[in-house]
Amino acid sequence: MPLPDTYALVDLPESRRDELLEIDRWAFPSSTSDEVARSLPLPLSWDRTSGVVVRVPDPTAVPIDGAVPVRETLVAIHSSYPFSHFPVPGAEIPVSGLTWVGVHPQHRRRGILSAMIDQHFADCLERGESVSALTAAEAGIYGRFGYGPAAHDLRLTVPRGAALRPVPGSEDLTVRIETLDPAVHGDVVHDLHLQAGRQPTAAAGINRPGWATRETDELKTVFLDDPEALRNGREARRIVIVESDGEPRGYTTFRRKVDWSHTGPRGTVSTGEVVALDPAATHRLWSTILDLDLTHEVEPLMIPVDDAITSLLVDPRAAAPRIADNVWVRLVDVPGALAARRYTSDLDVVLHVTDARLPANQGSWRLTATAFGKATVTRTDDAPDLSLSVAELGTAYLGGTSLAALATAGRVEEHTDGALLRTASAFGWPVAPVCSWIF
Ligand SMILES: CC(=O)SCCNC(=O)CCNC(=O)[C@H](O)C(C)(C)COP(=O)(O)OP(=O)(O)OC[C@H]1O[C@@H](n2cnc3c(N)ncnc32)[C@H](O)[C@@H]1OP(=O)(O)O
Repeated sequence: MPLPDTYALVDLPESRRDELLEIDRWAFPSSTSDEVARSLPLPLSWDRTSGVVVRVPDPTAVPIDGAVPVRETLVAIHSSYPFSHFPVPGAEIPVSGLTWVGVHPQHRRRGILSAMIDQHFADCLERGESVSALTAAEAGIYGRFGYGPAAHDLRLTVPRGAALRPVPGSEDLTVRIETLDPAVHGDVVHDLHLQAGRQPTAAAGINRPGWATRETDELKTVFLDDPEALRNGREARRIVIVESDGEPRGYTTFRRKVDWSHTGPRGTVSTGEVVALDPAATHRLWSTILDLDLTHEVEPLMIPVDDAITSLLVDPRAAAPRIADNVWVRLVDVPGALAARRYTSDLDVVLHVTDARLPANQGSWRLTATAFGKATVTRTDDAPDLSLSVAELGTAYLGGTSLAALATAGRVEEHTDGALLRTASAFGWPVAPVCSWIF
């Protein structure tokens, strides 16, 4: 759907920061004052930030040569993060992280988001980013644009003192509990996070898909920033670092909020990402945050569905597990994206793909791959083994949702006996995908 006549897509330079914030605050209601909002650092890459303006005649302006001057007002924004090393199964590729999408309520439901998505896809293709990823404000928005929920995360409420299975060596590690200071802890957080995504288990080459890192200075700054106005009544952000002979092996950030009831203190520990490089560090990290005085429960922000804590807890049900959609993925360049990841078994399959929004992706593609090795994708006239839309490919791309599971909902059609199970197996990955932070 084209934009109505009076609207136009524009680039947004940093000089339009206040206008951008105004639209953001219309799209995402917030109780912080304009003054505070303007004082906060922004995570944006300005050369990847755009918007939509409406241009209407300005009745208050003095006509020039008989013509009424036009007034331009920003009504919508969007941006993207440059993830140049976004983990996909067995590889890191350039991915565009769509973010800061907002339309002023006065101008919604007339095709502005649709126009911005088209622009975003064109930008992805021009930049050589074969995949777009996002975390969705509402789960109903992005499926129509060919995105699929490619990762889920686990939310827990772990009772204080919950019993953990013992791990040898945990007690030998040392623990630092400090107030988070970006100057002191920034590099430790960044390095451990990166390592945990590249090698979440002892196996080389098996990464954690979706585990985006904060690659730009702007993102690093905002990630560790802790403005009082955004603490929601909780304390300043703290950090636990677990060390082995002085070498950091794990961390989590956390805040406590203590309420008092007639039975005594009932405090909640809200953590950020919980990251550790080995079983002993994982055990020590969790046993530390599960044993903070005046608290009765720990709520990690969002952790992988296969996080080690699920295997360490003696009574996982007591942690009230629930899952939520995490990263959504859209293959913008289907052959480029399919060839960029690794597969867990040899594969030779013809996929028939439908993609109404990006017709270059439509048609039949032969995907051949060797287990954990190189993959190639070529256009073919051969009869397809499987048919699916680009949204199903996005859903399965990070290895977290099986194509066979999608087929049980009628979303993948098998034309060749056995092709579904072979392809679904090859698309799977030993480690569950997740992004540990909301972008
Ligand atoms: C990656 C991120 O940044 S996620 C953040 C997204 N932003 C927000 O949620 C902020 C608040 N919401 C908004 O700013 C706007 O309502 C937006 C961005 C969600 C939608 O913008 P609009 O310009 O109204 O969307 P547009 O008119 O292009 O709608 C396109 C289609 O999406 C549908 N749609 C739009 N918003 C939603 C929604 N929240 N839930 C379900 N469907 C939606 C429309 O109904 C329309 O469907 P149709 O093609 O069948 O008619």
